[in-house]
Amino acid sequence: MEMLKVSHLGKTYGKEVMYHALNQISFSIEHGEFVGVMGPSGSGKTTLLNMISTVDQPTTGDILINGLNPLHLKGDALALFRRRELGFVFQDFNLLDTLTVGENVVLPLTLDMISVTEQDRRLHSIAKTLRIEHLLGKRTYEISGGEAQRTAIARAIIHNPSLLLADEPTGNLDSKSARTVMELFEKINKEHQLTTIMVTHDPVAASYCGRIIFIKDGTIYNEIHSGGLRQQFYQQIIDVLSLLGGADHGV
Ligand SMILES: Nc1ncnc2c1ncn2[C@@H]1O[C@H](COP(=O)(O)OP(=O)(O)OP(=O)(O)O)[C@@H](O)[C@H]1O
Repeated sequence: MEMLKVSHLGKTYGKEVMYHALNQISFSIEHGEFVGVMGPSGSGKTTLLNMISTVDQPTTGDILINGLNPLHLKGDALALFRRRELGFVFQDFNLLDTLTVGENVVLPLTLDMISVTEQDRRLHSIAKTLRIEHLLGKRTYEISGGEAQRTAIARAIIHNPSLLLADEPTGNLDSKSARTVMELFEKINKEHQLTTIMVTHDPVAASYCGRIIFIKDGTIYNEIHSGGLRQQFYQQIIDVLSLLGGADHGV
């Protein structure tokens, strides 16, 4: 089943001086896939993610998420679609430091008026998956970066979204925490069949994906699929990045 279809997507910034950040991008993602988006700095990765996440509107083209075109939704309907269908994970975690870890995780449910008993049930189940059960009563400034990102992932998926979007989720983590976070993304993707799209510069993080779409100058440059062996896929990713240029292989 097709979860995401992007057709002839284009984004032009500016009026007098126009900049074509995305040009005629088309691809599809099947339900349950884990797809990485890579490319040099300024190639249009975040712009693409912002279009898919409905944060910004494309200049041309269309997006279908789960058969629905979010670009046709307005106001409350769009806000509801975003809140119910999408989950977001950011580089800098975006947790609220006035709340505890547990309160941060259940935030999407409180907005949807889910009963406290059900919130508790889901919180403990998701906390177990993300291995943050022992942190639920702590404040966000009392936990490490890796723990903060695991909390952010729990918050992003507690409402069972159709699509999980992550922008450089390991960008602020040391390599050990980054691996733990990627193992959890992989586990959630496999066990919950949660379709995931992740923008990353990090070839190690990308090697956990099943497929990588490479972008250069706002167009699709290449696409590779994992054969199942992570080390081999890592090498394939490094090879494409070397041809693509502008990559940092420092992890
Ligand atoms: N609001 C904006 N107004 C004008 N130009 C923009 C805007 N947002 C992005 N751009 C330009 O569009 C291009 C693509 O930006 P984008 O942030 O999508 O790249 P990226 O691949 O995510 O880069 P990075 O890896 O450095 O985060 C860049 O040249 C950027 O300067």
